[in-house]
Amino acid sequence: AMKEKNPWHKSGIVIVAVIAVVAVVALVVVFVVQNMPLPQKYKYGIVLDAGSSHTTVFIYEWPAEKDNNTGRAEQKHSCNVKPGISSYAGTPWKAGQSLRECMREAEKNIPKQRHAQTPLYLGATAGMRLLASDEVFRAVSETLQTFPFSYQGARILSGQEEGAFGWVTVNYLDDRLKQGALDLGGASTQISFVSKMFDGSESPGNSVTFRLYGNDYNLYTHSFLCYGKDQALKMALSGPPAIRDPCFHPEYVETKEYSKLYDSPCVSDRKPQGAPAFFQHTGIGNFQQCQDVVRSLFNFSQCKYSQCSLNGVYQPPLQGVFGAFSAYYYIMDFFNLTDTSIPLDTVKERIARFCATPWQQVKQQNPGIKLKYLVGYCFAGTYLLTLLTDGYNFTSETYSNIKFIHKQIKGSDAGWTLGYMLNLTNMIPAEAPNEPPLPYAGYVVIVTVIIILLVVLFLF
Ligand SMILES: O=P(O)(O)OP(=O)(O)OP(=O)(O)OC[C@H]1O[C@@H](n2cnc3c(O)ncnc32)[C@H](O)[C@@H]1O
Ligand SMILES: [Ca+2]
Repeated sequence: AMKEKNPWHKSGIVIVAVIAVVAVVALVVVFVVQNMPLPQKYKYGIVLDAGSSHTTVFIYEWPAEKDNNTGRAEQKHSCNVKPGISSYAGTPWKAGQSLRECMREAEKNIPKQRHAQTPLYLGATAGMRLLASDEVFRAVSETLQTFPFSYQGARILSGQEEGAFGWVTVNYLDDRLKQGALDLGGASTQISFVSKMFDGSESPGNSVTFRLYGNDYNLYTHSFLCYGKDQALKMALSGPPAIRDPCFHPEYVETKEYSKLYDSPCVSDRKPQGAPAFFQHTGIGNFQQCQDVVRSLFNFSQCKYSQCSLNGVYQPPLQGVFGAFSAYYYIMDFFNLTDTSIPLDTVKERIARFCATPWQQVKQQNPGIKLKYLVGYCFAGTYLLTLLTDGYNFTSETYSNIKFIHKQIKGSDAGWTLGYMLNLTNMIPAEAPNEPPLPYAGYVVIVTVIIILLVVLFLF
């Protein structure tokens, strides 16, 4: 009778083993389903941003079977060409040639079997708005058509499109909160935001509507042609010859060609009679006086709306946070002032101190910075601050609502190109992103319970 073992002992082990196996299998299944591998196949789109100072080739990538889905196109690669195509007015064919190298790079970055179905767009902004040269466009189109992509044409964006697509990009990449967009280019500058006080009725020309992530937006947007930082500098410089310039450092002296100052439609009508061929450009480095010069570029004398920014342009009250990119970022990054919790007065002081620093010293203290940019940061910093405060009406209180950004989340550049492509490929997400198979809390609870069960079983 003693050789009969306790039957409960053996079957108990079996039961525990079975439960443990089931638990492990369940754990694996839940884990695999939740973290399904990304699809291996991608689709691509190429957008060329033909700005006034550069052309950048952007390659975007998104999972192939999900192109109508949400929040998924990302920047895969970018390649920059300087100068911009509008610099080739005299030699249009060179505008085309200048893009070859970056386009070859695009060929290498996109799998061959996808080339033929990859749409290729070129959008030109303020530089070409000012130049309006068909020859340059023809040359650029001819070059782009020699590449194996699906060429969709080259065109000039309206200022309204430029502002609105910049807003779409910023809000597509970061869908948590609706933010405004501030873009400071070389030849124009854009401001775009949603305001409770704006329904489009007061100024229909500033109104764009979008459906994004399940909400309809009535966007206020305006583009100021000639108020990018390079054209604004031309306007500021077009004073009398031998100017003592408060926007340049003390000890800065340079002989410049007078005609170069007036070679754009933004300033051509300011050219004085009988001006000399050359002039001495002399800096005196004074922030206050430089700010006065910048203010003189803004016209505040008339406004036929309830409220204006500058030059009689309607602007509703500012609302919410703003992503500020392109030159906004380059300038503030140089000054180490991208952190907007730094009070506006401190920002002003730092820029004022920089302007007052003699040019030789500035060069010594910034050996790694390209001179062509370094020489311009005093003006650029002053211009940026004056545009934000006097122009757009940001105050010491609202200044911290601005976020100076360059790369958005996941490494996509802030700018109009992504929004432009999403729009042309009907990929602007009308609805909020799909949820994963399990809500995150449910996933965590299930995994936790199973792990606790396993631990208990093993202890047993
Ligand atoms: O939008 P548009 O007006 O067509 O012009 P863009 O597209 O060429 O303008 P960007 O935003 O690329 O650049 C804005 C300005 O910033 C300048 N810039 C670019 N990199 C810079 C840097 O590192 N430091 C200072 N300025 C820079 C550039 O030369 C322009 O004057
Ligand atoms: Ca631009």
